[in-house]
Amino acid sequence: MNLSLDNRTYVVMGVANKRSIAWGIAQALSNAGARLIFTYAGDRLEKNVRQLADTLDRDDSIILPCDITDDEEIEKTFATIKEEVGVIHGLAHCIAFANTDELKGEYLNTSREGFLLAHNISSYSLTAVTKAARPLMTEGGSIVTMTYLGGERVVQNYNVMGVAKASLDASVKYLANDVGKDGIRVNAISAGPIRTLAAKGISDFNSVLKQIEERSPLRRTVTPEDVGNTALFLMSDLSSAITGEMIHVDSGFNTIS
Ligand SMILES: COc1ccc(Cn2cnc3cc4c(cc32)CCCC4)cc1C
Repeated sequence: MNLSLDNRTYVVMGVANKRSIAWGIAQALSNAGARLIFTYAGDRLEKNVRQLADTLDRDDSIILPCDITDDEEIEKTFATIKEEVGVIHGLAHCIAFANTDELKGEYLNTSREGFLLAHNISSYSLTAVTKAARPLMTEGGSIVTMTYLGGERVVQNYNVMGVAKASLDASVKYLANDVGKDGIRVNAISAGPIRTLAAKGISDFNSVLKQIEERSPLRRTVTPEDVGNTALFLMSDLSSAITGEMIHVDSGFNTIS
């Protein structure tokens, strides 16, 4: 039992650029010996993802488009993955979206459209990709998604993203229950706020980061590498009896009031 991922293949969904959490996860899995399949949404990202994948010290990465709001595209993408590699050993789901103009002010001003959009992309997509990946995970495996404290308790401004993350967190437990019999584990990493492209549109994100630096037990913000280390643990056999779980990778911030 160790952290090696030699001879294993993982799908990493959500790399946008070198600051992406998904890229921190990809680097950790690749350094542990994994072969990676990257999916991205939107043609403009393909170049970024290809350039990043080329920096890994292996040349067998696969890069595919996948708009996770389109069930047919998900089916097509996983049919291609099945053709290319046959078996996968896990999946990292690092996808979320909401209208950033609804990530400020009062939650009750959330529009029906904004609510459905945030839940469709940030929560239902995990269920959809788990359903598509399950048939390819014939040797068992591990699915990891990204969540945030705002789904467990009120974090000012996180608003509809928090409600979507609460839905994602519950989905992790129900999915874990469904696929556990296939030897597939499903867990969430609750990361502290990280300055990524997603966070660009967040008003006053600096004060969110400053709070972590000044008040978290470890007195420091979290990096994509920190998240990658925990993702490697969750993808490896060292977490063999952990499923339906959430691990906070947040410098301990969730433990203080
Ligand atoms: C305290 O508020 C916050 C604390 C952390 C964050 C960072 N963050 C965590 N999950 C996110 C999902 C999205 C965005 C930012 C996200 C932006 C694009 C949509 C998806 C955002 C806010 C608002």
